[in-house]
Amino acid sequence: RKPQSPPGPKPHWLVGHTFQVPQTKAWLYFEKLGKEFGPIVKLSLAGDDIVVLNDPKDAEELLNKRSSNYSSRKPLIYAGRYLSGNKRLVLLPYGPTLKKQRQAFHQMLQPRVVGSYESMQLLESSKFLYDMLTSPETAFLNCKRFSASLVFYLSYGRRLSPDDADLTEVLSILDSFIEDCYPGTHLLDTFPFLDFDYAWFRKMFGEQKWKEQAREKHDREVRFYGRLLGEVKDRMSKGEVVECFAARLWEQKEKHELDEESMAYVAGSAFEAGTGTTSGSIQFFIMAMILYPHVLQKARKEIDSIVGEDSESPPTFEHYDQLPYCVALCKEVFRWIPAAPGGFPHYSDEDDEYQGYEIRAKTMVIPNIWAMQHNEQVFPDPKRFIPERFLGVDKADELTEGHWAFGFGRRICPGRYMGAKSVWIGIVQLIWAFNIGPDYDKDGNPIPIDVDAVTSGINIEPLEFGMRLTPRSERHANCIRRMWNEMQNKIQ
Ligand code: HEM
Repeated sequence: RKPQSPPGPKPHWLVGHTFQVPQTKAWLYFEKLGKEFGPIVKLSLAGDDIVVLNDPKDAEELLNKRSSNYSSRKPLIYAGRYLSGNKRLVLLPYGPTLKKQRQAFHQMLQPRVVGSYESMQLLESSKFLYDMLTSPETAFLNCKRFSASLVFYLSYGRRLSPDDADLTEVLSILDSFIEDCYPGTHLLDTFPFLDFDYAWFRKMFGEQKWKEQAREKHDREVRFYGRLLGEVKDRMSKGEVVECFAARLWEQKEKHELDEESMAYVAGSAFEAGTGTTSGSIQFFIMAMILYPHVLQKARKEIDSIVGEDSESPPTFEHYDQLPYCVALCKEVFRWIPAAPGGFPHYSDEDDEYQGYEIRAKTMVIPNIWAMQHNEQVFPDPKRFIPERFLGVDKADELTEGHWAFGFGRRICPGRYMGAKSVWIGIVQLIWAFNIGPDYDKDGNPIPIDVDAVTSGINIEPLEFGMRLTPRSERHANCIRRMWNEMQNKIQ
């Protein structure tokens, strides 16, 4: 039989489903369609074919097993070509440039080497606890600072400047980049003919406004990431041993065949892709602990039984194997509200046929991670936070297994081993050190938390909610102060 188009809602004759797909939390709409039409759903957005995969089996077949066809990204004219100069890893089409950039990433972030970042993770985690102790009112920002510092250290081999200037700049670059990628933000991604370059047009009207703006943003990014990369080179040329991503890139410049602008973007990509996802996961963890206090108690009991109830220091990576419940808890954080719930759209290169369905070349294939991780058959009672579901199963001790929060196939998150360990160390140390509870209104009632109140974008974070983090005891508070003092002495 001739392959059929996958099912989906009736499109508008002119604009397809453009106005049916909501601008925010599209993953919930896609999940609903999955329940109505079956796990594979087809939509059309302003001329683009979109296939949504709501079942992990289909995602694994297409994005993992047939990855040679499903590992590209839709070319974005504004964000990809003009803003990123076709050098930003996350937007690169499948091909030699992507392979070179991913290879550089792999070298720095494969499981064999991520162990060497543990001391840096412990350093930043002790600062994180200290910030939560001394500035609990900025808890959200503390999470962000923790994750940004980690990836910054990994990329550039030094701590973020204490005045937060680099952090402010990267967060602003990131916010603007995410907005520029969002479907519908730039008309020319829907109507590519708007990207023209006629001398007569320029002469009469000047450069198109959007093009000028994209180039300005590009220059700002190249200046910022280029400066950070250049600083590492300077330190190396003074004979300093610098252990970081940027240093490896300088050492292996010829091998990776990357020009300096690409190197600046590669190191910057780690910073960009690793910050919001790691901090979002920790913020969702705090939310879960407020809503499910018995989970916090159970995890703390496990930790106390291993490090000792009167311990003067929190658990570290050496306790990992003895804390299976805390490992399961961390995996449940990745499953319960994944930091990138709608996945990152893959893009097909050639026509394909799957289960009697036709998937044409240049189709955006969206792995709906949210629906996969809220499938009742795989995860009963999916809305509830239940770490026990990850106990006693295959690969229970691996943080990145048993869920799909890190994506698929050849585009799977290259920072997943490090990112998962950062989240784990951050949360087990918080559990050890703090009581985590809701905030209260003036009448003494706990302020309810809305789990659905999240930011929109490719990766999400909860909107700020009230919380109270108080040290478990004066002993714990003293220990946090002492640890950060000791760490500071080590750095100096
Ligand atoms: C809890 C933390 C993290 C989560 C949940 C997460 C999740 C994801 C997801 C879902 C994708 C898209 C995969 C796909 O297209 O199928 C992705 C891509 C990516 N991630 Fe992560 N990530 C995390 C941390 C990190 C860290 C720490 C780094 C870097 C140090 C990083 C670097 C990247 C890069 C560069 C990409 C783009 C890969 C490509 O397009 O080929 N991520 N991540």
